[in-house]
Amino acid sequence: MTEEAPWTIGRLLTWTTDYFAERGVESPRLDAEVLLAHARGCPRIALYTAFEEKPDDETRARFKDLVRRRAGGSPVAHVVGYREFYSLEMSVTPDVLIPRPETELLVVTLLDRLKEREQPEAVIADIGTGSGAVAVAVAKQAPKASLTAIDKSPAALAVAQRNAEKHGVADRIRFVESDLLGAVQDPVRFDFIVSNPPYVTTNELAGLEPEVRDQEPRLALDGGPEGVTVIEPLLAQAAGRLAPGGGLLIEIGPSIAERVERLIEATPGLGRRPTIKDLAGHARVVEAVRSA
Ligand SMILES: C[S@@+](CC[C@H](N)C(=O)[O-])C[C@H]1O[C@@H](n2cnc3c(N)ncnc32)[C@H](O)[C@@H]1O
Repeated sequence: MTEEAPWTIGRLLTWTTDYFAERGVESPRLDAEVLLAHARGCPRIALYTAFEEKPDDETRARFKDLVRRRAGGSPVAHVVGYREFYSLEMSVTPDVLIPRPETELLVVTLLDRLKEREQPEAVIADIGTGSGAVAVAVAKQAPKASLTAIDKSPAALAVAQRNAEKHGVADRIRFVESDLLGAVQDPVRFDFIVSNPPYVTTNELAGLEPEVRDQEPRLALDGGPEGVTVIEPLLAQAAGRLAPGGGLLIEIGPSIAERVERLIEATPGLGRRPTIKDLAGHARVVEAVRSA
């Protein structure tokens, strides 16, 4: 009779990866690693040098519970309560969109513009801040900038406030519950307005993975029949609230890029700049500048 192989970290990862793959989990190995690192209380990278180690019973019990919840359809970020964004751990709950890697391009572009225009002390609005991912990452990288982070959802703002505190930037981000800039009186003008608004079209929404469609807030995703229900009024408001020469950066999905470009061109006071593509070559961030 052969003795069963011990449950080492390597074996737990292999078994769980296969189990997730059978259940149609999109990134089975990555999810297995994130959950085991969380159960073990270590960074994911630390698993790579511990494949032969046998986790204690408590760690294994914690891991088993996390695996069960993930296999039951909860997004891995909800199971562990955070998602990494711009190398920062952002707390997430079902009240906020789980920050996506694509959105890092919005942050990178804004930081580039701050440098190019030599405006380290810029006054910035982040509209639809959700978990606060964009505002917090920008505040971390631009230590003299001040931000107003806006959301229609008070529950999302509470998560964003927590993330700002966790990363030590709460003193430079003001959180405001508002429909776009409607309830934001002060400041009157911004040097930059950035936004990752809801931009999924009604048709696209129906075809999204249930894990996204059913477990992330509709308010964060639903851009209406053409995907521009929030973007259209946002353009008009931004044109009136940017300082002359101020910049507007909006994340979009490739399917609505042309439509948004035409809308920018039709907005008095805004001059459109070339759309920025992501690493996959998809149109991802539209840009405009407020004419003087
Ligand atoms: C796509 S999520 C982006 C969240 C976060 N900025 C990120 O990139 O991960 C869009 C956010 O916009 C908010 N939102 C939707 N409509 C809004 C409106 N009219 N005014 C303010 N916020 C709005 C939603 O509550 C949601 O938090």
